[in-house]
Amino acid sequence: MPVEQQVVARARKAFLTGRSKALSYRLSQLKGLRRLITEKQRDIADALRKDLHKSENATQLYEMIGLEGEIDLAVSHLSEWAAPRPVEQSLLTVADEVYIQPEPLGVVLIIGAWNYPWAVTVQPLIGAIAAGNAAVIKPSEVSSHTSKVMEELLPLYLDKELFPVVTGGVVQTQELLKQRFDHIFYTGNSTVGKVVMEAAARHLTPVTLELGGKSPCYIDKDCDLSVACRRITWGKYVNCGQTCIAPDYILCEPSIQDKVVKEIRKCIKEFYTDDPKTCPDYSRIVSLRHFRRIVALMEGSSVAIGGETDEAQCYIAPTVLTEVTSESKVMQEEIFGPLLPIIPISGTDEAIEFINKREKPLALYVFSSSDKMIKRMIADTSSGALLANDCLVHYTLSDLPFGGVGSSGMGHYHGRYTFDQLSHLRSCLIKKLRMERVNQVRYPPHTAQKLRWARLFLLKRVDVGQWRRAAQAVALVTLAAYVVQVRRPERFTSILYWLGSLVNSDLWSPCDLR
Ligand SMILES: NC(=O)c1ccc[n+]([C@@H]2O[C@H](COP(=O)([O-])OP(=O)(O)OC[C@H]3O[C@@H](n4cnc5c(N)ncnc54)[C@H](O)[C@@H]3O)[C@@H](O)[C@H]2O)c1
Ligand SMILES: CCCCCCCCCC=O
Repeated sequence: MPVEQQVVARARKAFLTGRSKALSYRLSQLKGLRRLITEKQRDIADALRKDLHKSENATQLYEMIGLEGEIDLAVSHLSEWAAPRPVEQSLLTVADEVYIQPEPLGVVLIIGAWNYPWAVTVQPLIGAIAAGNAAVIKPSEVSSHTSKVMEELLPLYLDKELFPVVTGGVVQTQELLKQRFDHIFYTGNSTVGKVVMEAAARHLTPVTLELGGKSPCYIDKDCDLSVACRRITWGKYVNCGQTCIAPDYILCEPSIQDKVVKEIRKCIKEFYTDDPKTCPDYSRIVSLRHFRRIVALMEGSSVAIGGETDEAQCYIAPTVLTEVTSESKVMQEEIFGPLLPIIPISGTDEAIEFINKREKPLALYVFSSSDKMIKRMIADTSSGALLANDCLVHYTLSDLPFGGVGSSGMGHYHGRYTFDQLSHLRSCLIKKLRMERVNQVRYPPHTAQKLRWARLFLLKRVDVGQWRRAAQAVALVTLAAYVVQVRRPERFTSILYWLGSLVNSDLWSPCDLR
């Protein structure tokens, strides 16, 4: 039996013991993960330096702080997320208990990418643990040092039967994909995304696909260009452009292009010095294959800034390309590297048309001082996320669902969204066997009169929680009135009057049968 099959079988067996379901167990695993991040910072940072030339501070800023925040959020909200969720009811079910019970899906497969390997592999894991699942973790073989560190460290802090790590490349991933999972959470490119989805279909396994694509960045001429270019320079060149939500290309009017180039040049110097190659904050391309792919994308465009390369170090300087058209090589695929093409357009209308002609992006960036223009972009385009006047930071908010649409992916995560994505939201309705007369309206023989009642019973929506609160309030006031009647009978009439006004208040409107 292949080792991957054995690992999955062990994870399922461990899941079936039921131990991952107890909230106390989930919390202990989440706290273990939190300890790993704190205690093994050095090993994590060393591996990422070897994989991508990331500095220790960058590793903290771009990967670890986010994970800490997500773990803390899950720990503090777990009992609320996992609790039954009451719902609005109809009159037909008003006497029943009706709620949504989140339950674990089972065994989840998490396939990570290499560019922010801890963030994109461990963040789904946090949700998988919080939701009570087992998870098989497959880090990317491309960030090989990090993959090794994950393989060594995760079992020291987590239940190794429930959360095993499988390392290896395409062969191992494909063997894993033959197994039956209850959910597959994949982060990576869309070509492999299709392979994953096809494999999942064989078992009818649901998938979350966190993919990429070309995220446009429109700069309106009505905006503070120096601030805009600073934020764009940061968003583009961090991690050497190897960021799923990096602005892929700029759209702007020809009248502001020179100023944009000038401002970006200034910011590159400010962030990475005159010689980015020697700057500890400037990363490297992850592999020779990607290096050659990115270098080839420059062909046919003019280099306005940068363009220097060093194959021995997989170094590509922060680069801006001009004289770029839709047909240019650099516009045929996601760049995922430090090249920033500028495409001239005549204004907002053309920018919207340009964006809408292409696949729906993971992120869409708009820089403008006009709220109206920003709202128009939101209304007239579609993307996984839209961020106005900044880059990347939407990723840091756990309350915003993170994910793509169309070819940039399906499903979303972060914060409670990860918990819900990796849970089954089970509908529960618990009736008593009494009050059978109410049900006559739905039993044959069907008559016009029954239909009239059915209409009322089915269509009248009732917030049972509100009813309960109102009933509690009435009970409290009644008790108070009773006490007052005994002790201060002269105030009894005014309390009764107040009680009456409460009963006639809006609280009762949802169930008003008139
Ligand atoms: N949406 C997001 O959150 C997000 C985050 C990071 C990266 N990305 C996207 O990921 C892409 C870059 O990552 P990548 O795809 O180069 O990463 P990658 O090459 O590491 O592949 C991702 C995973 O797929 C597996 N894999 C690769 N080829 C396979 C095959 N033929 N069959 C089965 N499994 C296979 C790998 O083992 C790896 O674990 C970019 O498009 C980027 O935008 C998206
Ligand atoms: C402080 C800003 C953090 C941004 C992190 C971006 C991570 C993107 C993951 C996908 O590639």
